[in-house]
Amino acid sequence: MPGGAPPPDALQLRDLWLRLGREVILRGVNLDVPAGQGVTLLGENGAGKTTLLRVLASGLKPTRGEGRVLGFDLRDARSVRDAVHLMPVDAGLYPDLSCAENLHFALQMHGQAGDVAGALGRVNLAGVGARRVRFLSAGMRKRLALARAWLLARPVTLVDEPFANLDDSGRALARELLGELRERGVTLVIAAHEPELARAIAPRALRLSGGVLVEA
Ligand SMILES: Nc1ncnc2c1ncn2[C@@H]1O[C@H](COP(=O)(O)OP(=O)(O)OP(=O)(O)O)[C@@H](O)[C@H]1O
Repeated sequence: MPGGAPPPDALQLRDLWLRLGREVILRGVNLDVPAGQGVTLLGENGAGKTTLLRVLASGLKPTRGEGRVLGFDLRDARSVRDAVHLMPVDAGLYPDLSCAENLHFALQMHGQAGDVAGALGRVNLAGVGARRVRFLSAGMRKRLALARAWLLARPVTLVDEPFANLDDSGRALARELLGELRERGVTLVIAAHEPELARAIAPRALRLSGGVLVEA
């Protein structure tokens, strides 16, 4: 872009603090993630990985500090939520909707069209498209949540523990689908306890420790 301003970082946090109840979870977090980068977020149980993803998705308000997602201020929750898809650790699906309805609904919420049957087939759930999510196993829910993230391909996709509850073929599938999101230019943050799996897709590793975020 000769003469033009460079595109904004996909994620930008400046001295961000977050307190929940009496606990300070995030302590002066700074972060710059260029668009299209893949980041693996590491840290022990309770380190604050989920909390940081929720802040980036505008689901939790920082106590102090600033943040931008694709140039939108974190306080502009509407714009941030339109740019971002967060796949929560518990998959975050609607239990009383069927697998297919969950995917259709997610597409509708973002005003997108997409191949729901193709996505179900991709995660080996074609045979249970009409089954309500409450009757799926934990691994099947994770597969469905991955299919949703892959189908939506929002410019910023945050995935919390994508490999948990999956068998070997499920983990291979997660790697493939998340890898394809990267190839499509999606900015990807993966919170995981399997650094070797996550870093194959998202090579830059960051670690949360004592509320502080450092390059790992
Ligand atoms: N709503 C809440 N109110 C108070 N404290 C909370 C709340 N949610 C999370 N916490 C605390 O914030 C800390 C960080 O939790 P978080 O879920 O972000 O950790 P995590 O790194 O994702 O852990 P894990 O690897 O176990 O998933 C924990 O001490 C947790 O108890």
